[in-house]
Amino acid sequence: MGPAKAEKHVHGPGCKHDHGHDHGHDHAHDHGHGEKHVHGPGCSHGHDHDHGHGHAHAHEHGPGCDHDHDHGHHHHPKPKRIRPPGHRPAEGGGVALQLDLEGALPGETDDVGRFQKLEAALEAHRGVTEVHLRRDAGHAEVCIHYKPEVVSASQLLTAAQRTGAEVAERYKNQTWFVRGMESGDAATTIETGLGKLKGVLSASVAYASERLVVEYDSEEITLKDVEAKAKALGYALEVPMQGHACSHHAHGGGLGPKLEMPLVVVSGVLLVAGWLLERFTQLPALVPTLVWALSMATGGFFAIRGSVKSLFQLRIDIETMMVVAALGAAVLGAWFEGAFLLFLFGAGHALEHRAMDRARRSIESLGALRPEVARVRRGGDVVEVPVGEVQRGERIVVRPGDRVALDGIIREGRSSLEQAAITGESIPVPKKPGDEVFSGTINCEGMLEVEVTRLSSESVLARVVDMVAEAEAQKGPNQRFAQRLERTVAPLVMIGALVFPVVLILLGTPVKEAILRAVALLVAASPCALAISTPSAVLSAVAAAARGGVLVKGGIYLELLAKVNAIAFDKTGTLTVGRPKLLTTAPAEGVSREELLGTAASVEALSAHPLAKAVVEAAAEGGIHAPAGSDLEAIHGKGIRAKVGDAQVDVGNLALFEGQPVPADISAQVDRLEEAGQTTMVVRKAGRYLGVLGMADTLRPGARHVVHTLKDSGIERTVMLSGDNARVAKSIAAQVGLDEARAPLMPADKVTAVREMGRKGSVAMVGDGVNDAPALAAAAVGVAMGGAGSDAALETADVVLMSDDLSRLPFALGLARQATAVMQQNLVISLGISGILIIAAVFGLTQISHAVVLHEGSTLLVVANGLRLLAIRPQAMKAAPEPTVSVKPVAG
Ligand SMILES: Nc1ncnc2c1ncn2[C@@H]1O[C@H](COP(=O)(O)OP(=O)(O)OP(=O)(O)O)[C@@H](O)[C@H]1O
Ligand SMILES: [Zn+2]
Repeated sequence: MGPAKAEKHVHGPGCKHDHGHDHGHDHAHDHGHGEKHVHGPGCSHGHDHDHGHGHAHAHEHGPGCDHDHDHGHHHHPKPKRIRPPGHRPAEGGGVALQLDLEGALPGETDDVGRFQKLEAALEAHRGVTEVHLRRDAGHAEVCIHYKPEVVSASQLLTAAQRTGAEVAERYKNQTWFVRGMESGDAATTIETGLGKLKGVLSASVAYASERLVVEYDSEEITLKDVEAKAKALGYALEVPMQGHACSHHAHGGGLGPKLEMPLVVVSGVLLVAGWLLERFTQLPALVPTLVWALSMATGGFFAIRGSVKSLFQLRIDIETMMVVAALGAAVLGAWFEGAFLLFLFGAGHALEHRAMDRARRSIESLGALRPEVARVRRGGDVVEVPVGEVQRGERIVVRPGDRVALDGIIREGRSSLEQAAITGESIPVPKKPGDEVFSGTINCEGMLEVEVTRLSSESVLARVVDMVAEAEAQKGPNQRFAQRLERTVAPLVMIGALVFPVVLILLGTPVKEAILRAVALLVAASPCALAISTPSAVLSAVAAAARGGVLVKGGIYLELLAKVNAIAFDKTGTLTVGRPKLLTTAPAEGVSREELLGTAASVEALSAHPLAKAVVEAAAEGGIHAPAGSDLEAIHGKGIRAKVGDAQVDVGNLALFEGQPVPADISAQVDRLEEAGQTTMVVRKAGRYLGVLGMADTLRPGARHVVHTLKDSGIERTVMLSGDNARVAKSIAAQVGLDEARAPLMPADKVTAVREMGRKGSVAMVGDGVNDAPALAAAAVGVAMGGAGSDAALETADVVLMSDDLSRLPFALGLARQATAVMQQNLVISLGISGILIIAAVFGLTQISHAVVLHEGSTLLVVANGLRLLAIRPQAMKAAPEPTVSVKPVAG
C-alpha cells in the first residue's frame, strides 16, 4: 500500500490545472453520475438533480461539488488529485472534496475493486455524509461530502491513502505562530479572512496557543499568499520551529508581551496621580485631565493600536468597542472613568496573556526536555553536535544520567530509561539492544550506543509537542458555540450602543447620562470573557493530558470523549499484550511436528501478524528448519497463503478453508483447542492438511481493573471486537469484564459494528492503530495505544495513549469530562456576567467603573478556571495482581 509511493504520481509543475475556472457558476450537475454510482442505498443522487437533495449542502458552497468534467477530459495524462472546494462552506454546512484518480497502473482493470475499497473506507469515516464515484475513459473520480466540523480534509486524505489511493501532494497543511492577536476575537477575524481565499480548504486558529493551521491546495495558493492576507488583516505569521510550543521571539520580539505589563503599571500610576491631583490640589482641571489622557494612552496602547488597525478594515472588535467606550466617557468629561476603563482592560489582558503563557510553557517544557546537543560517534571520536545536524544512521552515545538526544535504536548496551517525557510514566523501563529509545527520556543506568532513526525535528516528542500545540484548532461544539456567539455579539453590541442612547435621549434622558449608559453597555457586552472561555480550558487540558502521557489531537476530541457512553475494544494488543505464544502443536496422522511447524513458519515468516511471529519464534526455538516461502497473499481476517517450493501452503482459521472439505480430525482438533481458549491455525500444504497450531496471548495486566473503572465512571456499554474465534473472544471478554464480545469479525465488520454502536450512543474505539485504523476512524473518537512505539498509532488516532498502559484511558476520559465541564462553566460565567451587566447598564443601574471591574474580573475568572485543568494528573493506578494467563495449555 503506497502512501509513500503516491507522492511519485503527483503532477509536477508542468502539469496545468484544468479546473482552474470558476467552479462557482458551473455546477452542471448533469453528468448523471447516478448510473455510475457504486455506493448503496444511502446515495440519493438522481440523474439530473438540481442540488435539492443530498447535495444541497454541498451547493451552499456551490463549487465544492463541481461534477462537470467535460472541460477537463482532453487533458491527459491525468494526475491523481483531490480537488478542493472552490470556496468556503457556510458554517455547519457540508463541504465536498473531490479525488481524481487514475488507475494505479495504467491499463490495470482492477480499478473498480480499488475504488470500492476507497469508497467503503471513506463512507465509513466519521463526518463523511456521502461518497460517490464515477468513471470516465481513463479517469475516475471520487466525490466526498463531509462535515468540516467533524473531520478535516487532511484526515480524509490520510484515510484515502490507507486504502492505497494515491493522493496528490498538492494538498498540504501548514502551521504558523500568529503574532498580534490581542484578544480572542482575532481568531474569528483570521479564520474568516483566510477562509475566503481561493485554495484554502480550512483555516483554523488556536487562540490560546497562538497558532494557525491552514489546509490548502498548493496549486491554487502559496504560503506567501496566506501570509500576505494575514498581514493585510493585521497579523504576522511565523513558521514555527518543530517541537516548540512558543514562538522563538514571543518574549522579546516587537512591541508585544514584554511591554504590556510596564505600560499597564504606568497607566495605573497616572490614573492614581490624576485622581490625587484633582482631589488634593488647586491646579486647573486641565492638569488631571492631561494626566488621565496619558493614562489612557498607556493603558490602552495595544487596544488603541488594535482598534486603529481594525478601523482601517471596517471591522468591529473588542478593542474598538473598548476604545470607543473610553473616548465616549472622556468626551463627556468623565476622564477618570475612561482612563480607568482602559487601564483595567490593559491590565486584564496583560494578566490573561501571562496566565495563558503558563499553559503554553507547560507544553513547551515537554519539548524542552530534548537536549540541544548529541554526543555523536564520528570516526574514533565522540563529538558534541547540535541535534539538528545529526543524520539518520549516525551513532550517538548516551551516558548514564543523560537525556537521550534523538530517537533511535539501541545498538550497544543495556539500561533502563525513564520515559516520563513521552509516556508520563516515571518508572524506568528496561531496554536492551534492538529496543527503541526516544529523545527526551533519561538513561538511568548503563552507557548506551544508539543508532539514530529520526531527525531531531521528526522525533516523537517534537511531533507530540506540535500536535498538542495545534490541538485547540480542531474545535468542538462548545468551542464553536463560543466563537459563533462572539462573532455575532460584537456587531450587535455596537449597533445597540448607537441606538440605545438615541432612544434614551428621545425618552427624555439627559444627553450625558444617556451616553454614559451606552458606554457602560458597550463594556458590559463586549465578549472578552467569552472569547477566552474555551481556549483557556482546551489548552490547559491538552497540556495536562500530554504530561500524563495522553496525546489529544483536538479540542473536539475532549468534548466528544466526554460524551462517550460506549467503548469498543480491539482484542489483540489492546486487552491482551499482543505477543501470542504457541501452546499447542497438533499434527495430523502421519505428519511430524517438525513438518507442521516448519511449513507454517516458512509461510508466517512473510507475515507481520502477531500470530505469525509466535509461529516463527516457536520454530526457531525448536531448531526447526523452515525453508523460505514466497508469493505471500494475506487474506484479511482469515489467514495467509504462500508458496514453499512449488507447493501452495495455506495457514489460517477454518474460514480460510470454507467450502472445502476439512478432515474430521482437523476440525475436531480445532474445536478442542478453541474450547480451551486457544486461537487456532490450520496448516495445509499442497492440498494436504498437516495439522493445527494453537496459541494464546496474555491478558494485559490491569485490563480488568480499567474496565471496572470505566464502568464505574458511567460507561454503559463495553464491547470487544475481535477477529479471533468466538470462544477465545468470549473467554477474554469475560476475564476482563466486558459486557459483550463480537467475534469473529472481519476488519470491515469491525467498522460496521462501531457504526452500529454509534447509532445508540457515542462510541470510542480503542485499538492499536495498525489493523483497526478504519474502525478508529469510524468511531466518534479513535483511541490508540502505544503511540510512542508505533507511528501508525501516533498518526491515525484522535487520542493516543503514548504508553502501552490502558489505565491512561480512564484518565483521558476523566480529563475530557472535566475540560468539557469547565468549558460549560466558563460559558455560563461569561454569558451570565455579561447578561447581568447588560441589564444593569440598560437600566442605568451600574457605573462604568463597576462594569469594567466585573467585566475584566469575569475574564480573569474564566482564564483561572481553565488553568485549573493544568493541575490534573493521572492517578497512580494500583496494578492489582491479576491472573495473566488466559488459557490452559492442551497437550498436543
Ligand atoms: N498471519 C496469519 N496466520 C494465520 N492466521 C491468521 C493470520 N492472520 C490472521 N489470521 C487469522 O485471522 C484471524 C483474525 O485476524 P485479525 O488480524 O483480523 O484479528 P486479530 O488481530 O488476530 O485479533 P483481534 O481482532 O482480536 O485483535 C486470526 O485470529 C487468525 O485466525
Ligand atoms: Zn457530489
